[in-house]
Amino acid sequence: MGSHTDSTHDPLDRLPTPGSQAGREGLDALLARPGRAVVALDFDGTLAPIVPDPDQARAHPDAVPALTALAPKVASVAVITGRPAEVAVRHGGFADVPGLEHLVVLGHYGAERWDAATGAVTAPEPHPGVAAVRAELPGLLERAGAGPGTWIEEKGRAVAVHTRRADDPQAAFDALRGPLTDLAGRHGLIVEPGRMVLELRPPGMDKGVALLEHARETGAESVLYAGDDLGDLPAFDAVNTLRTDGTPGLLVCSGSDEVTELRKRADVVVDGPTGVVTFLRALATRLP
Ligand SMILES: O=P(O)(O)OC[C@H]1O[C@H](O[C@H]2O[C@H](CO)[C@@H](O)[C@H](O)[C@H]2O)[C@H](O)[C@@H](O)[C@@H]1O
Repeated sequence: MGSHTDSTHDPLDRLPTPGSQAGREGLDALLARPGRAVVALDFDGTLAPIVPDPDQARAHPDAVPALTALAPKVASVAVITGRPAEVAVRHGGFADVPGLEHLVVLGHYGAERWDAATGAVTAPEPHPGVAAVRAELPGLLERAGAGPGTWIEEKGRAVAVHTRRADDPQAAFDALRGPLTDLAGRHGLIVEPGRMVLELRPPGMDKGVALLEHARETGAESVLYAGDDLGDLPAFDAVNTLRTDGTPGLLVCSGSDEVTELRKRADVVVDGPTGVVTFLRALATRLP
């Protein structure tokens, strides 16, 4: 689909023109009635640049200023992430920010919810399969011959195996995908593949379900979703469902060389988190 850039505004505040009719309708609806619009954003790779150590990931320096400019003008801004909600809030610098008093962070693909208004996290009971997988995982990685650059991220309600720091990250990812899928299945979990990461997590929730629930709850009349990774595809599907049902939507891809699936389906493709925050700032500038 793709997009081209509107040259009628200040270069810093240019809004790209969506490459599809549905996307143009989504952006038009958002601009016409921002007070009924939901803006939902992924965290890693979308608001935060990808780095080798997840613990070192931070929101782009312009992300919070852009969200602060945008949030008071729309119905809701939500971050929908695979991270635990509390981790995304901390790494994003989202707590106690004037202008973000109504920010919502939906963590663990929507299983957890943090509200800026209360600072509280709500979450379901832990899935028992996670503890079982946690116990078996080191032995499985050893038997699979995983090298020292392959490591386990402890996420509380899930565990993730990262290969970005392996000698050959893609080969390590490919070699582990089958064994990890078997392990997850034996304990009632699913594997969520991402950018050089295979996460073993409970089924039953994804970013699409989370986005549809949030859109319904807020009475959204238009929805924008921006993401970069495979875990964002259900949210892209959700926007398409909303469009079919009469709620306009806009799909934004935070472009990278690692993942191409979203690029093909997006109405607007921007250059990673820098492009996303530039887009959000332009959007805020255009809104009354
Ligand atoms: O839904 P997201 O907000 O995109 O979170 C998905 C995963 O993000 C994290 O991993 C990714 O970012 C890391 C830091 O930049 C990077 O090192 C890693 O290669 C990426 O896959 C996070 O660590 C995972 O737990 C999330 O599932």
